[in-house]
Amino acid sequence: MPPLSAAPAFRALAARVRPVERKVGDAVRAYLDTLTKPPGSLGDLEALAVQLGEITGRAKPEVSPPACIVFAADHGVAAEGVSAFGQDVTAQMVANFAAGGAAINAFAAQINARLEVVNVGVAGDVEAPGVVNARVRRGTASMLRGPAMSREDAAASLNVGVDAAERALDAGCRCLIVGDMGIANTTAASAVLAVLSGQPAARLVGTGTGIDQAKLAHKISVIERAIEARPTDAGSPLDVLASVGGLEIGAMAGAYIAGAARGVPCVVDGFIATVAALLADRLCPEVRGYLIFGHRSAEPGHEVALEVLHAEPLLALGMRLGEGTGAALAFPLLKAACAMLAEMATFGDAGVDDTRS
Ligand SMILES: O=C(O)c1ccc[n+]([C@@H]2O[C@H](COP(=O)([O-])O)[C@@H](O)[C@H]2O)c1
Ligand SMILES: Cc1cc2nc[nH]c2cc1C
Repeated sequence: MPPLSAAPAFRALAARVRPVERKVGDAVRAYLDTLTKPPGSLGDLEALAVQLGEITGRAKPEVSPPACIVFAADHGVAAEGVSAFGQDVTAQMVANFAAGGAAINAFAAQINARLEVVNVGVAGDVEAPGVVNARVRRGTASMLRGPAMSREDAAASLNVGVDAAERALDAGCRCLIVGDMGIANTTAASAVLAVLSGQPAARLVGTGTGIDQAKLAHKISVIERAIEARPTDAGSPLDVLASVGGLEIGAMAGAYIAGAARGVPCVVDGFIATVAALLADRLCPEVRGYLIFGHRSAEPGHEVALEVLHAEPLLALGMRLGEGTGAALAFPLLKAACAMLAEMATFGDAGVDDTRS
């Protein structure tokens, strides 16, 4: 069965993702060496400028205004006692996002981002004005008892992400910052990563919101038993998402693919976001060139997911919050890379000797 047979429209979108423009990247690289600085002296910011050139196809890329999109959903596996918090916190935090009180509200405001919160699968009732209701179902089922969701629901979650990304891009946003909120989603993300990477759960699983060592051992065992009970073909990402994944994980993957299809940079947040990025990469490998990794999460599986994607994040702040916060904090570096290309003088312009010649 082809991986996306449940979603022909989505497959058409994925087929529209073009390889990033390496030639524009080469031109940016050459131009950087004409600017008034020793060659390479702006370090990783130079590599970032090259990547932004490749993604946007422009020698003078622009990334403002950015969009922050937070996808919220619940996980049936929360009932197995794998998180430090109860499932109700997902709906409560959605209300907090709507009221402007969460970390992502503060960080999105700092970068003048368009912030949208999307309910893709919160279990409880969400009474929060401004939250987009795109609920596919009220949370997933516990992966320990059966598949987390059907293939159709998994495909629907991808489409929720596509629609949200397209709303942001239609509103004029030039960069996507995608985040997650979902109690127990480190369990789902670890399980997806275990299947996709072939690594043992014990190497990937961490304490998430802050569980103790006994709960950590139980969390590992839950994931191992779920994977053992339902062996899933790692070559079929939609099946992996349906078997052990989550609705917000699917939505994030869909958003990355939609962003790539429209030629905009997508800034990836922490562990859950990177697992969603890996799913997007497996669904549509051209997406990888459009992904910029914002920060290194404290969750141990993040390291593995980054290795698999050959990714090096911009920041390492020991954060493990989610919501898109690490990606939002990295955004000013994208702006700085653009400003470097747009505003710096060349050796010729400024009359500074280029002693290399
Ligand atoms: O993004 C990360 O790296 C990250 C690491 C640990 C926890 N989180 C957030 O914490 C919640 C999941 O943690 P848990 O312990 O309930 O699985 C969920 O709302 C995530 O956004 C996020
Ligand atoms: C309070 C709280 C806020 C969060 N934001 C993202 N995940 C979260 C988990 C908890 C528990």
